Amino acid sequence: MQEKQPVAVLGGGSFGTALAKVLAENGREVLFWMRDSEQAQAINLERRNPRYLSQVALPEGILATTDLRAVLLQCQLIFVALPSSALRSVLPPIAASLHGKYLVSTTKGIEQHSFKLMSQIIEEVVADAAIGVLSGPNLAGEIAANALTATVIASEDEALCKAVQSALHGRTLRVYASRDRFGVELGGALKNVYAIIAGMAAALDMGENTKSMLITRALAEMTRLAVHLGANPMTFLGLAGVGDLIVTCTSPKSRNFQVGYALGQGTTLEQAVSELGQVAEGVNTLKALKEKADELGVYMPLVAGLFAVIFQGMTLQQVIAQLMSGEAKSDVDFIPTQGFSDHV
Ligand SMILES: NC(=O)C1=CN([C@@H]2O[C@H](COP(=O)(O)OP(=O)(O)OC[C@H]3O[C@@H](n4cnc5c(N)ncnc54)[C@H](O)[C@@H]3O)[C@@H](O)[C@H]2O)C=CC1
Ligand SMILES: O=C(CO)COP(=O)(O)O
Repeated sequence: MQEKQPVAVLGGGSFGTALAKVLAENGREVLFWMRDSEQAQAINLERRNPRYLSQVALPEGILATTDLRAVLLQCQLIFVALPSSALRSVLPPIAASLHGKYLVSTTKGIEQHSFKLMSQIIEEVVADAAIGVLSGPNLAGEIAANALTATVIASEDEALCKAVQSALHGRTLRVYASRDRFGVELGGALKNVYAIIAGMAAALDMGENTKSMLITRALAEMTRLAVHLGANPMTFLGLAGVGDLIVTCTSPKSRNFQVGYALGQGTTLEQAVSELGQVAEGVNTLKALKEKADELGVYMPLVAGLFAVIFQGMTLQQVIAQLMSGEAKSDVDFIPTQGFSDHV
């Protein structure tokens, strides 16, 4: 792939804006596609996105546009930074222009009922593209502010991984490669649900022990499901697993955490989501996850508890009492330990 070719970013929200900025700072020309022409015009004129990360100055190398076909004609490397709810409507009409491209999903969601991850949807829409997933502890505002950050590009296609590393790797962003696309993507989608729970705990001022218990048991649940689905549990010990879980479960900058915080203060889900005005993928992921856990019979008490509070009318106090009175389990029971000793 030619380094001189422009790079495409699809989706004019927070993460698209952060990615476009990093790419342009690395000297790449960026074609930044969004559906809102006023927003595109404002970015080109004022060098700021008026709606997302509006305080962040955007470099000259970014051209915002609403002409998706023209963008795809010029770019080989395409980052998809759309919410999960948009992929099925945006991609199929342009599928013919995506053949043979490098398509990198940054979207952290799961489709309900099909339980498809976003890169699997992309694969279904465009069978002959190289597909990758970018995920990790990557709060958009911090990336845009050049906070030192690490991320993972996961793909079976080595050339794609190299192209993404070369485009994004820079002074403040380290890009690690992985072959485990499924595990990396699953980690990024699952952690959003636990960030909602962590936000609730913060609103109730539950303390540091509780925070740590939640994060660690969340990791246990995520990994238990991953093992059931055939993913490599070791991936969950990396940036896209525990790394992303930590940042979203501890930072009020996470939108999922914010939704949880509002719920913990007694706000309704509808109100919390509408006041946020941005994507909190964890809400839809929760539904998909509960359905899958029930179908597979995987023990996911935190998911079941949050689902009961949000969708089944149980109070937080009832769910907490239920969780705490459950039968005591072994600590690390979710990774097959054949060949290891308990007494090392
Ligand atoms: N913001 C963050 O810190 C990070 C976000 N992500 C993931 O990136 C994805 C996108 O998130 P954000 O950019 O933060 O969301 P956002 O809420 O900031 O922006 C979403 C953007 O998508 C646009 N959009 C929505 N539906 C559309 C459609 N049908 N067609 C075209 N554009 C549409 C909106 O107009 C908006 O510009 C999510 O899956 C999120 O989990 C991943 C890493 C970090
Ligand atoms: O995925 C993220 C950080 O890695 C962003 O999380 P939120 O979508 O909760 O803001």
